Amino acid sequence: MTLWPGGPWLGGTSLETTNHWLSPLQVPALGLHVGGPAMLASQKDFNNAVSQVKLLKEDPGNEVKLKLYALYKQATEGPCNVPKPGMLGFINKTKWDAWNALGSLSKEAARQNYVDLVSRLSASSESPSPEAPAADRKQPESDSLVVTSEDGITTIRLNRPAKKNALTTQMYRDIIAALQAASKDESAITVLTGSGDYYCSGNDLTNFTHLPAGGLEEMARSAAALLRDFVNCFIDFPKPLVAVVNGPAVGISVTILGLFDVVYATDRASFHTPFSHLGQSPEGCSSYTFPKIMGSSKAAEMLLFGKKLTAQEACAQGLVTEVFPDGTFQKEVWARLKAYSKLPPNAMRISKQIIRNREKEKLHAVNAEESSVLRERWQSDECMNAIASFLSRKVKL
Ligand SMILES: CCCCCCCCCCC/C=C/C(=O)SCCNC(=O)CCNC(=O)[C@H](O)C(C)(C)COP(=O)(O)OP(=O)(O)OC[C@H]1O[C@@H](n2cnc3c(N)ncnc32)[C@H](O)[C@@H]1OP(=O)(O)O
Repeated sequence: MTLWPGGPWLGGTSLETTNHWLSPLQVPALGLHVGGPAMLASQKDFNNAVSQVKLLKEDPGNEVKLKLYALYKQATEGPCNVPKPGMLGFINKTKWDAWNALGSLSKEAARQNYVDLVSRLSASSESPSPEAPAADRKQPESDSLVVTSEDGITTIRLNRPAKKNALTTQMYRDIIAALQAASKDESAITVLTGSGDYYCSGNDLTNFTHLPAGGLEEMARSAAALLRDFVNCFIDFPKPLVAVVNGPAVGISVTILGLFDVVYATDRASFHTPFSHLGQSPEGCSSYTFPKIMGSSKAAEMLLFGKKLTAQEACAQGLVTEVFPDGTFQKEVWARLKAYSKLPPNAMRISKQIIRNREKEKLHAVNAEESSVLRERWQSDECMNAIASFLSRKVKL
């Protein structure tokens, strides 16, 4: 059975509009133009903006695409005039909600807002990416990632606690940018951690509901390319990289731990890689690093059977460096990291190079292979059905 063309996925419904897809979002954040007609864009400006969207060099992310979708519908059809989709059509419901949230905004004002938004997107996709020092650091596109630098430590914090810090497409991109900036900034150490009770629940499974114009094959291709770039940044990261695992970790947030230099975990953390349950296969170089770290049979139990490890078990297997009582976790770990960050940074970089460099070529090859296998997996019925089950709330890990 193939779920993509129907059911909860985008495509093949009356709400579909080419190039305007979705993601949950609060449209009031739009800052909509409701001003007088003298300022408003012409139909020609609007048509140009519609063409311009297709030429954007960078994917603007799902939230922006949803804004574009809603404004496009409002500009071309006026206020939302179709029945609200049922609960199962959650993607169409999200789109419907965004359109409906525009209320009675006039077609002309929607047209203007669309043109303004496209013009901002075009400007930002054309500006060169700054190689900024820490103080001028380009902030992530989304609030779901917070990057700070203090006491010689750059901290990249996953900040989506209501969704257990699940990684959206934009967050992958923002983490790539944050790692690239951190590799050049003044800090000695870089830390990845999470906000709230979870470290990270892995890939946001709704990432796979955003079918682009090229369909499932194109979605799998672009997801594999993003995954490969994302993991490459961890392989190549030149400074000490520390994971401060503040709670349970799932999926890709676990697999990439093999590419960190040090992993500190609260005793509340757990480590879960349920790839078979999801019809998927390992990534983050874990098919190579896990057997090396813990031996092939322990790795197989995690990666094939999805065995969840406690923090203590993960420490005993060598995946975690040290476990701390939850009550003192933050205090103890940050005190330790502050002390380490005072060590000579060049010595730490060079030592890391010696430890890691001879493995790099191998890790890049493993990453390429894992990404390409996943590209196929994401198009399989096993995977689609597993994701659909989670999204329809039938299954939780
Ligand atoms: C086209 C481009 C696409 C690009 C994509 C890039 C691709 C790279 C992908 C690399 C491969 C990665 C693989 C993985 O990471 S596999 C692991 C995936 N993760 C999961 O399967 C976890 C799913 N979540 C759960 O099972 C439970 O939520 C969990 C056990 C984590 C927590 O349960 P709990 O009961 O404590 O909390 P809730 O379920 O109520 O969660 C709160 C809300 O958060 C939402 N949530 C949590 N995790 C995810 C997730 N991974 N994806 C989406 N949403 C998630 C959950 O639905 C709740 O939302 P609501 O409050 O709205 O109900």
